[in-house]
Amino acid sequence: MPISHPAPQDGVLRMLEHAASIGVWRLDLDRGALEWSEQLAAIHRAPPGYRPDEPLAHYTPESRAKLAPLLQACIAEGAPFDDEAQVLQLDGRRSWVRALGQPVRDEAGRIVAVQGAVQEIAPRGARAATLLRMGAALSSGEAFVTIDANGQYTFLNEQAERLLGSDAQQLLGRRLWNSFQKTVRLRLEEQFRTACARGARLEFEELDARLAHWFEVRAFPFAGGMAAHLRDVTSRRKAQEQLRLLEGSISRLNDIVIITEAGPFSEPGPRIVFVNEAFERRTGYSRDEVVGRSPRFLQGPNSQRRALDQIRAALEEWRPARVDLINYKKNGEPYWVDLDVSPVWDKQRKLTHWVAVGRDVTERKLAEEKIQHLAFYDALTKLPNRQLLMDRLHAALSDPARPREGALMFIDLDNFKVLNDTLGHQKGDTLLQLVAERLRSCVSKGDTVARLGGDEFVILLENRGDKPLDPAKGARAVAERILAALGEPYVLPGYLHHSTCSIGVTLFGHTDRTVSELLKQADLAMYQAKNAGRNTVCFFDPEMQAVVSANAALASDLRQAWRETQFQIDYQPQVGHDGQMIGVEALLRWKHPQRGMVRPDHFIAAAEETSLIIPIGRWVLDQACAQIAAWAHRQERRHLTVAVNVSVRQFRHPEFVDEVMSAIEQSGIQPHKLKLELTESLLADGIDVTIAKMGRLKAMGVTLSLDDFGIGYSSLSYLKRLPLDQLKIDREFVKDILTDANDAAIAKAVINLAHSLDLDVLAEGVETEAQREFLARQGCHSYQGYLFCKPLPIDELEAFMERLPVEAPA
Ligand SMILES: Nc1nc2c(ncn2[C@@H]2O[C@@H]3COP(=O)(O)O[C@H]4[C@@H](O)[C@H](n5cnc6c(=O)[nH]c(N)nc65)O[C@@H]4COP(=O)(O)O[C@H]3[C@H]2O)c(=O)[nH]1
Repeated sequence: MPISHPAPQDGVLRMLEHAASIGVWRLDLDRGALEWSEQLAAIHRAPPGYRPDEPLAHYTPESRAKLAPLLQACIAEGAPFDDEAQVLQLDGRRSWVRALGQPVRDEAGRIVAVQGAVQEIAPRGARAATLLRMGAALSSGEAFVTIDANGQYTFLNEQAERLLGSDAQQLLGRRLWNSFQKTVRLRLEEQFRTACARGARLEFEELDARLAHWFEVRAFPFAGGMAAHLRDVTSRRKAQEQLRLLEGSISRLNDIVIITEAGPFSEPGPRIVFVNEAFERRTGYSRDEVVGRSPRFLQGPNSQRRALDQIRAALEEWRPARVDLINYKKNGEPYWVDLDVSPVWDKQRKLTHWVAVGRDVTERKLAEEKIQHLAFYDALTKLPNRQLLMDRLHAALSDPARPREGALMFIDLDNFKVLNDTLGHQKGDTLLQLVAERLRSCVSKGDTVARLGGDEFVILLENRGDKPLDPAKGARAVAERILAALGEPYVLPGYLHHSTCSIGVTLFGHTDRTVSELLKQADLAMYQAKNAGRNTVCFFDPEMQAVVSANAALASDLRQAWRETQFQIDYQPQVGHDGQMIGVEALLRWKHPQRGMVRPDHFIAAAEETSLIIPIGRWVLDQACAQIAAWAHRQERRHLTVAVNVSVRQFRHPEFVDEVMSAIEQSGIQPHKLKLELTESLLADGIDVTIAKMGRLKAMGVTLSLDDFGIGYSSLSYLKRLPLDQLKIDREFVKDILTDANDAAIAKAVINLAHSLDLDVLAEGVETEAQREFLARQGCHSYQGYLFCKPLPIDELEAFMERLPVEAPA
């Protein structure tokens, strides 16, 4: 038994000394001082504080002779000793003791003292009495037993009987380890015997198999074997077991677990006391790096304030919270965590900890974001789509917390469809992406730039109150920026593209208007901008509404007209220098059931907008070819050409050339009898494509005439490149040719230009002989106009021609 203190002051140790009848001593070698404990004095029946001159003074001569060399060896070589010997008590009686000694070394290993113990070995009867006293003294409510060297119970107090569920009579003589599980019995027996042999303490905790209870056994040796305290530690063991299980499972969990103490929320915040392996795996932080810190270091620039406030509010009220939150890994990478934070209380309902269990939901969040993006953003340009625009517009108009002033802007690229149809969708897509970028750069961060589809973009400008602006001024400034930005050339693969846009704006803020009303108004204003010549901005005004309503009605009537074939073709003769007919121009007429005959000027624009011009135009073409075919059988008519007006939209349709070809083939006519009248607006943009298409038509043998020439578009420079046959002088110039010097000059210039380019020239709208004469003098010898004949339905034209002395050219 190691003794570390020569004169123990500690009460418990003293009590043990007394109970076990053990006294201790120490011989300090440097000072030669010998110290005895009180119990050692008592063993010698000496008064407390008694101390002899030398260590072996009170042994009988025989015992001294035996112990002296052992003590010497211990002092010199450090050999411990343990032997039985006889002491002479001060009252003259002899008593058997067990004498133990061992060296005490300093830090350098030098033996500086010897210390030892003396244990009285009492006769059996006396020993039992001592033990009873021991039990009574030490048990103090605890179960206490003694066991002999074979492990058999020799004494049990009442508590021990209660604890072991049997009375002493049944237990005495039974072995201590018998009640434990089979698998541990052998080990316990061995440990017990070793401890007994060495006089060492033995402590263990084992499950009593019979009682299914865990016992803690603390046994210490005494002369008769071992004295032991028993304690039922089942509940502690169960708690420990549960804890171990819990910790094991928490560690193995895939979810992140963070346990913090329930500290204050103010800086530095509750400190982490535990994180599981999943946390280490997911975040890259080791447990050591995070324990003691506040979980705040896991947050970063994109952690959501609202979610954090939600946690904090819940924690302050000691209630659980669940939020989705962005946290950051050690390498700075963000991850989404679905965090469940719960308070932990102790038995006294005192808050001790917070447990946060988090599931990494990054993948789910990314998928959600993707879905969200797909639902609310345009895949091509990454701009908000119609749905998101609607949501924002609704919010702007109906959220009382937000000021309801702002502007809605419709932006449409001029002639985008031409690019798309002729250069292909890929280039069209690239252009749209570039436009989206430029639009974004024209507005502030909080404004919405959305793509509705095709080449239609919408901008929602909102006055957010921080620096209120006059919405009209703001919108005009933005619109001008956009006109400039979108007017810059675009570098498309292998092609430098020039484009413009038309912008319609409507303002909101003072009167109650619905989202769809606003959208319609901006759309209207945009069409107004288109009509005003494109590349411009138009603000909505209520008069537009009336026009648009009329247009809408017209469009719907037009659709019905097409379904019910309310169209017919009138033909107006074209005559040569000698007044003979050289051909006709086919002019479309709409026989409206209520409105009567409607002239094309009133509906061609609506037909273009509704795209009805495509099937109608094809029909006119077929009719014209059929007419040429019909005249081909008549000698006096077979030389006549039929001119057909082709609208821009029709010409730009990707299948236009094929349609002309099939009309010619199906009717079997000579292609040059078909004269296509193209308008000058075709030259406004996409000139290369126009030229290419004209070239294909020309190659087929079709005659090409440029209608309304001189109205604008300053395309003279292109004229040389166009495979034309004829220029038509617009009736607008012819009208005042005799009175307006300007018109006369233009007419002359067109005639000269035609001659220099080796083209025919035909003047339309010739109403008087004087006009014809003037034109003839300038070198224009082909005419069309009321002077000769108005446009007539085919049967009237036939009758008209019958009356004419037509002479077919040879
Ligand atoms: N004041 C006056 N006018 C005369 C005289 N001689 C003829 N006109 C009118 O001048 C127009 C000539 O046709 P346009 O310049 O090609 O102009 C045409 C043409 O651009 C378009 N159009 C007509 N038919 C079609 C068609 O089938 N397809 C397409 N895309 N456009 C068509 O509608 C325009 C107007 O056609 P209309 O109303 O038929 O008007 C016709 C004709 O009736 C005259 O001496 N004095």
